[in-house]
Amino acid sequence: MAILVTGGAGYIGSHTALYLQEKGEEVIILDNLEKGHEEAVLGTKLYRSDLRNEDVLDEIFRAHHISSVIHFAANSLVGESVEQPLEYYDNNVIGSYTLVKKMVEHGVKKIVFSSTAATYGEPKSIPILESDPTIPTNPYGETKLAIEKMLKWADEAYGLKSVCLRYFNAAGADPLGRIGEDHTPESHLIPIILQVALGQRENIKIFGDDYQTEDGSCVRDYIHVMDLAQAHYLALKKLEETNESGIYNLGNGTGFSVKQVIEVCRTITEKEIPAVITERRAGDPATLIASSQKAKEQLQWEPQYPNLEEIISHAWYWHQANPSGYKK
Ligand SMILES: NC(=O)c1ccc[n+]([C@@H]2O[C@H](COP(=O)([O-])OP(=O)(O)OC[C@H]3O[C@@H](n4cnc5c(N)ncnc54)[C@H](O)[C@@H]3O)[C@@H](O)[C@H]2O)c1
Ligand SMILES: O=c1ccn([C@@H]2O[C@H](COP(=O)(O)OP(=O)(O)O[C@H]3O[C@H](CO)[C@H](O)[C@H](O)[C@H]3O)[C@@H](O)[C@H]2O)c(=O)[nH]1
Repeated sequence: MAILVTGGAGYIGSHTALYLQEKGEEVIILDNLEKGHEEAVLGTKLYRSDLRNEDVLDEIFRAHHISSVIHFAANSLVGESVEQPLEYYDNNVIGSYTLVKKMVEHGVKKIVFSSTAATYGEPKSIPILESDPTIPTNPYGETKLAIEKMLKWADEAYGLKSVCLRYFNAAGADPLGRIGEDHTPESHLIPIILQVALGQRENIKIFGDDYQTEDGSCVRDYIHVMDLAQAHYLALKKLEETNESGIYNLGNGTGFSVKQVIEVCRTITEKEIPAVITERRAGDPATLIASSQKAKEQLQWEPQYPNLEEIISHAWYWHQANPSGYKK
């Protein structure tokens, strides 16, 4: 039996595929390589295709004994989603709809879905619980919430069981440096700071320092990509054992401001890393911190790398060895 990983050539998907293989699972990857990299796919079959291609999904479900699906493939940039909402509905909602339709047709009944803290919008209280209101402030979060709801109704109608994992800020890289984070253009905070440390950018722009936080910059909960990978594996095990759907936050429960993250990067890299304050970025909540108690209790999830210094060290190890990203 194999696990189909959509978006498995991307950042979190490739780390999860590697983790699953190390646990002895057979993995098949589907990725259109628009954002992903062939070089990030290690030791497994890659179908280079779009998720919305029904024929390819039919081919995969016929050719392999797929027991379950882990679904990462999506567009995932908050700002871009505000400018191009239809692209997000097309790729995220129609892509997921096509996948779920084909799973139902082929009798595949288990899915783990990449959801996001962006489903909550501006939080009412911190730390954020799964039962808190979900009022997204951008199309990206809206599309992810729409998919969560589609999965809930697909469970009721067809018995398709799902675990939706709402990640907070993914960061870090494989501790052995085999794969890492490579987005073009990069928009995430930690890799951008590390590009400054490598001399590829002049400075890091701090998007606003007038938020209601201790030092005025935004606070986020950074979670190691390998700890996310572990959670996907445990979510699949839980689905196999209990056959129950669920929604879980994944974060460390500790918030770091943008300024604090820059400071930790200066310590790890021993570089100056100039920073400048600029305008706020549209759609950024001041503080996002997860309560992950539910995942710890129900999935037996235990993050192995909760320390921000270690998360950044692993990212730095990858970026130093691959300053221009994956070697083509
Ligand atoms: N990075 C984060 O901090 C974060 C936080 C919360 C949730 N997420 C979610 O996790 C998932 C993975 O995020 P990531 O950071 O690894 O992104 P990524 O862009 O690195 O990976 C996504 C992969 O999906 C592929 N893809 C996209 N649309 C496709 C399609 N229609 N058909 C086939 N392949 C397609 C891309 O080529 C890419 O390889 C996304 O669903 C994202 O919304 C990410
Ligand atoms: O050059 C930069 C880049 C980012 N930031 C700030 O750093 C923080 C983190 O920003 P990222 O872009 O790294 O991450 P986001 O919090 O915007 O989003 C990430 O986490 C979200 C959930 O919390 C979504 O799921 C999304 O897909 C994922 O990229 C934000 O306050 C942002 O304003 C800067 O100050 N300067």
